[in-house]
Amino acid sequence: FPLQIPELAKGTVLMRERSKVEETIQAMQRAGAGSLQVISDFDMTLTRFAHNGMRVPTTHNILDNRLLINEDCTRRIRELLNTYYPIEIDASRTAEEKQPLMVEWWTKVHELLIQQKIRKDMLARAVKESSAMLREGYKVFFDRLAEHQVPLLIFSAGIGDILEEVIRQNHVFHPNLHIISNYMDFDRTGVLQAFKGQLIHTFNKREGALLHAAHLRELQGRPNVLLLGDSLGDLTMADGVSQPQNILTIGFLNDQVEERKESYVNSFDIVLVKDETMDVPNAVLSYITSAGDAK
Ligand SMILES: Nc1ccn([C@@H]2O[C@H](COP(=O)(O)O)[C@@H](O)[C@H]2O)c(=O)n1
Repeated sequence: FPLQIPELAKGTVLMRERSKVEETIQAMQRAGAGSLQVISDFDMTLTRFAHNGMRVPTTHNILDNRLLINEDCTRRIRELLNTYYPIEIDASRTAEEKQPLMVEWWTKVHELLIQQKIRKDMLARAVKESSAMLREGYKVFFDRLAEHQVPLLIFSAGIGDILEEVIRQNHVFHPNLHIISNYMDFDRTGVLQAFKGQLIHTFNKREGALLHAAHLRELQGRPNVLLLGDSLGDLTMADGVSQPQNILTIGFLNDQVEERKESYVNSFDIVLVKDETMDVPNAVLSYITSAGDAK
């Protein structure tokens, strides 16, 4: 039977193998919500890439607020962004080539942030004053997963404390949520002194998946995975899943579309081109979690 998901016919949707996508979704639907877990990147995947022609800030860029960092720090962080972001999305370099440069970028930015003596009690206000924005349809996405008790693992190379605050301020911080990210370490007076644990950047998520995600009890016994990302590095986020059965990957292609289209279509099952909505993930989830409903 052809799949009744009209959203897959949207002009923004590209698929290398439509029949394989359909078979995977049908298998996931038959297994039901109890077999499903969702693993998602955060910045520019659950958040929008742009709004009204302006870039939406990533969790790192939300810190660009005078409450937290001074003008000189802003300038230096922007210079680093202008140097390293084009490398991050460069279609002509491999992930292996990019790895050491990403470590360099994240390390330099985190050192600058630590020098600023950022105060924990200022973070919520900085998020409130920012133009952070989750994708259109985010509420349906978070609420449906919570309603069906499907665990949502957010795996982010951004800043965990900021990410949590964005989700909290949008009122979708449900108990099914698990987060792996770079968390700030504050001293006893609430001043940033370091970042906790091993650094997560865009191209080392596999290590994080094996180290952390693989041991999350709530994800055990759920062999079907819906994975959402905006970078080819995000495809390794499911590497910690033991004995996976069906993995459906959805990639948001936000930037450098023509240069990266081919590699995205070859790597993700579904590619969403400059689509600022959660329409397709929501439609797929609605189908999968509707076991027993009349089709
Ligand atoms: N100083 C930085 C470092 C990284 N970024 C962007 O954040 C994204 C990482 O977060 P994910 O939730 O997507 O894993 C990454 O794509 C970088 O472009 C930044 O803005 N500033």
